[in-house]
Amino acid sequence: METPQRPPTPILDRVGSYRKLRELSPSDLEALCGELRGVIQDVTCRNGGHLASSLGAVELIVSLLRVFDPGRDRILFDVGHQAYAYKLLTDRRERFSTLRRKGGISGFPRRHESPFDAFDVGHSSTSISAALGFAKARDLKRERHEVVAVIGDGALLNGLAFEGLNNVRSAGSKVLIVLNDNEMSINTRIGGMAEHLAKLSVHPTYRRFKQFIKEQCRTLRRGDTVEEVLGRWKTKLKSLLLPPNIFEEMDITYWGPFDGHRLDELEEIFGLARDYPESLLIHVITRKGKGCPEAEAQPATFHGVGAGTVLGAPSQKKAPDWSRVAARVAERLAEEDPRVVCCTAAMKEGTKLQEFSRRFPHRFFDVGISEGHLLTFAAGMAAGGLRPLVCIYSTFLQRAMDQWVHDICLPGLPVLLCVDRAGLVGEDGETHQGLLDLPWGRVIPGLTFMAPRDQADLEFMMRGWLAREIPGAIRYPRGTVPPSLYRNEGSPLSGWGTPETLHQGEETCLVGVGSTTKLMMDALALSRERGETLPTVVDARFLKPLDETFYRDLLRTHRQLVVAEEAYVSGGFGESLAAFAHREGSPCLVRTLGVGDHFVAHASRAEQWQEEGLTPEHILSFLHVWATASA
Ligand SMILES: Cc1ncc(C[n+]2csc(CCOP(=O)(O)OP(=O)(O)O)c2C)c(N)n1
Ligand SMILES: CC(=O)[C@@H](O)[C@H](O)COP(=O)(O)O
Ligand SMILES: [Mg+2]
Repeated sequence: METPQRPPTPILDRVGSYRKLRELSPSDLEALCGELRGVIQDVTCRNGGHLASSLGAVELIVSLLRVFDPGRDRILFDVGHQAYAYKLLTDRRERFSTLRRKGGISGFPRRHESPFDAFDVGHSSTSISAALGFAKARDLKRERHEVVAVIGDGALLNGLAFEGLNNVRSAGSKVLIVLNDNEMSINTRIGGMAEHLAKLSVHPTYRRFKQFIKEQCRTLRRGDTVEEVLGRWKTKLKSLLLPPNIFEEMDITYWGPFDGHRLDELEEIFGLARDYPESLLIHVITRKGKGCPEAEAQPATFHGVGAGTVLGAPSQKKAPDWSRVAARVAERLAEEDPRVVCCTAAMKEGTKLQEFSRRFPHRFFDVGISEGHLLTFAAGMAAGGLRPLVCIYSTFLQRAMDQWVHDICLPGLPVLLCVDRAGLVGEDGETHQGLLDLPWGRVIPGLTFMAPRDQADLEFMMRGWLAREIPGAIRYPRGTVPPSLYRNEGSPLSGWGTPETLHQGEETCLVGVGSTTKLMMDALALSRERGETLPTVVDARFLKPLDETFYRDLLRTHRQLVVAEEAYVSGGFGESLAAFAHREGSPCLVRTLGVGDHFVAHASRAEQWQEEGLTPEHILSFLHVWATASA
């Protein structure tokens, strides 16, 4: 196949970075935006990444960089998946082709990557709180610079963003909140606030308001006090009989809506905002995927693209992945049991629930980016007699720990968490790794926590949960799932709550946890190839509660257990076995392989497994350490 040509970038070559943006004519600026889009599209399709959101924010970023100085002012992107143009214009152009690759630049803003990245992001809705923090630090240190939070309409609907908004007036430190409204989260945004934004977007009175903003800013420069200007502001608002506006009601001055693709309009408004003495929310309307016909037509599909995407090419048929299989089982359960409902927090595409939502529109709930609400909502439904399945990424479940403990497990409610992307996630990197659900979930009383190795066990576990009145969680990783792994045709699955012995060996027992079961079997194959004493291999299946009878026997019959898990070792399943061995007074050594005490940067999932020592060779080296120690 021919390698696509790199798009030409004469103006970007000439300006190099944000520093010379102010020298460009309006027509050159327009052309620059086209060039930035070309590079973003080219690299994102090659490496994978967040295409549609980044394409939609190009003019917004160019205008911000013409008005604000990113070396002095602080520009904070919410989620950070829309900031590719910012990376290109803040001294990362040369490295941009390494986006999301091992050792390359991150797909999200990172403080250690660039002094222009004010705040680390990846999870949504942090920008307003962080901006208020920066502004407070500035004021206490008597510094002078602007703090700008750029937040999407999807991220704004989250509780954390509301907590930030609620604090704007009382914090008393100026922040500028730029609301980048493209009427989309990953999918169509939903909810009451979404409706409200839609009303504000089309209200012509607010558009006419721009002239008034300009006049007010001019009088302010002539020396009127802030109080005088704000007084006139409120009087004018009343006289305009504007529709209700939640931001104004919260005492945050609202400007907008503005066309987020008109450079002149954006630059003028940002200039006025910079000189304005108070906090502001500036509402700009953009189009997700702008400039790329495929992404404009299907913004949800092109929110994130995989490496090697060819725009316009028919989509390849892929092997079934864990999300798709869990969603299909959920459909079968919903067909059989009217109490079964399914919910997600803005991740319908990622968790492959499109078909469920189409088939059971009244039993499917997407609550938007609100993980805390999602779990308590599910708890309420369970208490009310339904059987909710919550499909949630491990990394975003971090947002809802208290709800998991306090609202689901404490009252013992029958909610099943389908914990997707549990483990190393690859190119999204540190912020998105699913490494904490296991150590955190393992210590919650009352929870039944499971990790299947194949489709057959996933379905068995989902069905088993439904047959019982218990809080449950099933963790599975990113990627494809085999229909059946290490099973003899026709033989029944292992029972509820019990581990499964896949090979009876001696001295050492390798214990796999879901995704690492195959790794343990690969280690067995390698040790057979090497002619070594063969270990036992066990698939743990149930992480909690522990099948004490089974593990007591395992400890009695082996000298060493080696556990591998796709999670932090600290606090993980291996540690629960080690603690059990200790309680039992067993001399059997328990060692764990998994992720060490560090954040795991972006790279492919395979590279991350390698880096963390999740390889058959490394596992066998553990066996040798023991053999040497006991010789
Ligand atoms: C806490 C959290 N939940 C879910 C996500 C996944 N996610 C990333 S971007 C996104 C949509 C954000 O919508 P918006 O803020 O409007 O940005 P847009 O992509 O439309 O530019 C979602 C749900 C996340 N990053 N963080
Ligand atoms: C920015 C963000 O949080 C999501 O878009 C995330 O990157 C999706 O990850 P998957 O590609 O695993 O669905
Ligand atoms: Mg949006």
